[in-house]
Amino acid sequence: MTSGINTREMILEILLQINEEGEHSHIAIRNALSKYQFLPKQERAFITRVCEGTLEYRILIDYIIDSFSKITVDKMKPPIREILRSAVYQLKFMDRVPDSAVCNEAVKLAQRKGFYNLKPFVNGVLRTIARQMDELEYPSRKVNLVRYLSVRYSMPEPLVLRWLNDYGEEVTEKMLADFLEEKPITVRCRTYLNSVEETCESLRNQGVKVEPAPYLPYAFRISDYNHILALDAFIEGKIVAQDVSSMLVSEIANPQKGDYIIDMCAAPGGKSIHLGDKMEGFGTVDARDVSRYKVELIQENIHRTDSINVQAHVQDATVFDVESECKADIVLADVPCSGYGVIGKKPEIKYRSTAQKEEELVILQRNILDKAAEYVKPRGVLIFSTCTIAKEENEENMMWFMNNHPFKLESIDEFVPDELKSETTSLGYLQLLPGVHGTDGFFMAKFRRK
Ligand SMILES: C[S@@+](CC[C@H](N)C(=O)[O-])C[C@H]1O[C@@H](n2cnc3c(N)ncnc32)[C@H](O)[C@@H]1O
Repeated sequence: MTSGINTREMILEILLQINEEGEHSHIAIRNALSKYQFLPKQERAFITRVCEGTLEYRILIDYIIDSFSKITVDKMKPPIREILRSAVYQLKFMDRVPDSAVCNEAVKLAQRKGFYNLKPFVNGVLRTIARQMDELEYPSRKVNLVRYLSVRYSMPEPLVLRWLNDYGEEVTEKMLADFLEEKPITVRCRTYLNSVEETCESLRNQGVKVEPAPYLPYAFRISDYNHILALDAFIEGKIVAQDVSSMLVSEIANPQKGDYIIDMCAAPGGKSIHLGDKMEGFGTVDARDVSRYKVELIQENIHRTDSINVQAHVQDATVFDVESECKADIVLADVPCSGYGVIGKKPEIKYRSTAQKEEELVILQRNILDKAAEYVKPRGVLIFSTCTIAKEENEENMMWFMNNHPFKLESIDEFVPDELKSETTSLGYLQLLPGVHGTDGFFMAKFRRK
């Protein structure tokens, strides 16, 4: 059954929003799909897959197009560029759409968007690609490893080079491959209110496939559903969408009933709500973020989960809040970061990174850590975390913090599963790597105030 909505046109609009207007991919896709709630599951899945896939494989796709087109991708008009990219994604990765249909739809769409003159160009390039793609030569691994990995896994060369230096060839390739793997979403079952069995049963009753996620008994991977917002377990606040890496932050924080916790960068509130759950309704989690919009996201989640011990308000973490000085048992600084650890979920991140942005982030992170240090009670805890794998933002910030504040690292071995224990966890920090640990890329360190 089809809805009569032009799915190719929707895909084009979404890709233009992401690649030309700088919108986040998950937001652009969600906004477009929520406008057409009645779209059948299959069409929603098709739109999502083509948008995500076209973005994930952009460097590989552009390499293919540039090998067959006289006009290079960067010289094309944006709508033509995105029409070609999404068509090549379908030709290369989606067997279920016949090649001729992919070409015809692309040509029709170019015409509908006013590019009547470019119909033969779109048609010619796509039909040549469909015929000759399998014979195309890719960069050689032996001749140029960085270029090979960049094209093979669609990762900009500067990032590949950096990770080769930081993590070596084997780990880098595992991470690159993992970023491209389609994975089910991970949820945390809120065991404080419902048993894991009850929640999983509710999900299964609605046809959802539920599989255990690694490391934590209350973490599950869910798939085979149309919309998470329509799941009873979600509506009733029995589950929170959260990666296992993010759940481990609240584990290592180990809050006690009655603690006062400040979460300085809290939106959308995943960790705040988990910390509140771990205190079983006692104590207070002061969930802060920089804008009203972000705080509203936290509030929506507080409301849905009925988290009575979590409160949200606007507070810029770079501005010192004198009222909070030496007040908190635990401060969580889950700082804004380059996000390289979640490229698998937000592929646009890889195309937007620049050295300058990263330097600015390190300055912002240190600024936030300076304030965070002041809010911790004597002998209280500070947790520093990021969803990146950049050493400058992680280990280097951690060392800088220890050298500039009266804190020491504290072992997290008691709180992490055996498989994750290492020399670094006994010192007090953990770097999770995608494709290596089965989670997002994530960093966490636990400090105690002297
Ligand atoms: C990694 S996300 C936090 C994720 C959140 N802790 C969770 O678990 O759901 C980083 C957050 O930092 C916030 N942020 C950025 N600059 C900030 C600032 N100056 N003050 C407070 N929050 C800030 C962003 O709005 C974003 O929500």
